[in-house]
Amino acid sequence: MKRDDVRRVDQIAIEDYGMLGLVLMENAGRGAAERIAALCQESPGGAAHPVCILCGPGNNGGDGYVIARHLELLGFSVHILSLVPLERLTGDASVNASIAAKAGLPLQVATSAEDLDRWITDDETVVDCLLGTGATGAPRGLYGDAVKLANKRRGLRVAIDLPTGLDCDTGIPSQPTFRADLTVTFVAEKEGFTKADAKPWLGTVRVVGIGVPQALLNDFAVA
Ligand SMILES: NC(=O)C1=CN([C@@H]2O[C@H](COP(=O)(O)OP(=O)(O)OC[C@H]3O[C@@H](n4cnc5c(N)ncnc54)[C@H](O)[C@@H]3O)[C@@H](O)[C@H]2O)[C@@H](O)CC1
Ligand SMILES: [K+]
Repeated sequence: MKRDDVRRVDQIAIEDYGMLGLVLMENAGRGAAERIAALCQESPGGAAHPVCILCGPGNNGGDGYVIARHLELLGFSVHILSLVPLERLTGDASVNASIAAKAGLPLQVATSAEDLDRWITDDETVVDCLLGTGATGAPRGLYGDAVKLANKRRGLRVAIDLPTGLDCDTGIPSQPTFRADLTVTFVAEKEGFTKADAKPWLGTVRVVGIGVPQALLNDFAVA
């Protein structure tokens, strides 16, 4: 599925069907948390695996706060690293960040590459909720630093919706691109994921539904 089409599905679900964006985000985040839990449980350390969730400025970051909440409920030790001050978030991402903060989930705001280097450690699973379908071009500034540092760590890496840095229409990776062991993508596989250039960055791809009606999926030829 093309980036614009998948964004259109979200928009139609909200504007025409009257679904709440928060419900879509909850479904997305919960489904992703279950996939991450399954991956961790198969690997040495199991549910004792600590998880670091990197959160960006948009709704991909918003998914990260939902994932953190559900992973904690599943018994994981989680910490959230936001690359933006929480007061800069808007809409559904802001709501979920505020829930996470009120719930006392460990949460730090990174303002430099040094912060990221200190707070992303080797023995944890790193989840990339930095940029999703709203990304344009190579990850800039701190986003690029976070991707580079995460790629150097020895733990598992999971990309949410798409690996930050990968163009999900063409499958062309930018410099840098998050190198995932697992990519949990929403609604349908993105068109670029089928390209040979994209494969090394995606790992295993799992599709998670976000609860939009089948009638809407049919309009976009999603089975
Ligand atoms: N209701 C919805 O629309 C849903 C959205 N979902 C998630 O939301 C994502 C899309 O959210 P958004 O549209 O907020 O987009 P993103 O979360 O991709 O964030 C886009 C923002 O990131 C910044 N940015 C863009 N390119 C950048 C670059 N190269 N370097 C640094 N910063 C950059 C800009 O501030 C831009 O506004 C999806 O990928 C998916 O993960 C899911 O929660 C399902 C429901
Ligand atoms: K991502």
